[in-house]
Amino acid sequence: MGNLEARRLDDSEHDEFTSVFGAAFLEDSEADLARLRPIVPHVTPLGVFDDAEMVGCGGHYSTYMSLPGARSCPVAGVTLVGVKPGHRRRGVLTALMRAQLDGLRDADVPLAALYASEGAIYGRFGYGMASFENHLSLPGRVAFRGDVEVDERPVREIDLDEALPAIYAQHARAAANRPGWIGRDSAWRARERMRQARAGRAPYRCALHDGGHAIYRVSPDWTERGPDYRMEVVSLVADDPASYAALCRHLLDFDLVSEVTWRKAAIDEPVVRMLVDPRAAAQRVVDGVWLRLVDVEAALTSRDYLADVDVVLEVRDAFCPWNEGRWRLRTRASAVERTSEPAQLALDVADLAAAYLGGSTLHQLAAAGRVRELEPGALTAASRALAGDRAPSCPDAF
Ligand SMILES: CC(=O)SCCNC(=O)CCNC(=O)[C@H](O)C(C)(C)COP(=O)(O)OP(=O)(O)OC[C@H]1O[C@@H](n2cnc3c(N)ncnc32)[C@H](O)[C@@H]1OP(=O)(O)O
Repeated sequence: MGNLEARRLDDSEHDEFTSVFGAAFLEDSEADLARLRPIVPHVTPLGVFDDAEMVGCGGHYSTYMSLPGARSCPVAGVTLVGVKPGHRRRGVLTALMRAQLDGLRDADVPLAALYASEGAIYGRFGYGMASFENHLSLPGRVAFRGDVEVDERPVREIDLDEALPAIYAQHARAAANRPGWIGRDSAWRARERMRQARAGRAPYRCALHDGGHAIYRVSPDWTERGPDYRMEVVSLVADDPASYAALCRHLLDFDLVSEVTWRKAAIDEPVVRMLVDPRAAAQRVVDGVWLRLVDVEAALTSRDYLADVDVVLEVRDAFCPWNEGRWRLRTRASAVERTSEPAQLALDVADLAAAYLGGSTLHQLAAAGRVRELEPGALTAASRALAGDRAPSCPDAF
């Protein structure tokens, strides 16, 4: 391996970027590459070169993320990361992460977020597990409690592109109160098209209600007992509980469907609390979005806090040393500043990111030995302040 250089790519290098990513995921047939190409112009692409050869790639979408307290802030949605087989474990990803995080800092982007292909990759770069996915499975026609209000307005099946104006508006309204959701725009639509085009996948369908929508697909199957169709909910967005219940009922009551699965459900997904028999829901929780506080000061001032706290945090950040040191967080004054006062809590920047959306409390992290309380009482006070009132989630892949 010669000298590694990571740099921003220009438009003429998009095809090579696509080939490197295709090679990294072993999805490099012409059909695979044709499916990937339309999403590349939506990202800021970086390449890592070993002399003249591009051996690694990665990029980010420029979007925004909802934060606790109905706030939102710019976020880099990191994506399309890959290193060619034969060039791995020689620092190519590290060079890419270095260039990307330096560039985001220069561009004043306070947060970076990603879905990890494997859970052990990104912690070393300061990413923390900030939200969780609840892989939910429900039997078709499962019963709701009698006191669940179901909005009577109709749910219509509609072409997804025709529904886009409503989808964008409904999503923007719902996202305001859902920490972790990222913006929907033309890049989101391009990603969904790319996913939908994967060989052998059932087409996306859209169910639209005045108060929300669901995107889903159905794979038909038959057994000797009859139809055994499987429905996969891609995302469900609703303005209010009764519209949410109407969309859930629409999906759960589909003829022929015996099982409804939903991979990106939240860990506090309301449908589970609507069931007569909550055990009918099988749930498996896995990591969702990983978050990186590119700029600790800007990130901590961007969100709201549920309780007042005045606390000094000692933050370790080996990969982005500009964040290292003691920060005083005073939530009532919405102030975050460097301080030389004694630290009351010590933690790594990845653990601050894990608590940032309210996905883990500082108490939970301390119980795992990841946050140290240096002054009695500081842990409880800071843990309460950072906690959220809804579990962070993200209905969209990126
Ligand atoms: C946001 C997204 O797009 S996620 C998609 C990520 N891409 C993929 O999974 C595609 C297949 N895999 C790959 O392309 C590569 O193996 C990558 C991108 C995961 C890693 O790239 P590499 O260039 O090999 O990583 P690099 O050499 O910089 O490794 C840095 C460190 O991470 C560790 N590491 C790298 N990959 C992994 C892994 N999959 N699991 C655990 N540790 C890993 C290395 O061992 C190394 O540790 P060290 O510093 O203690 O020696």
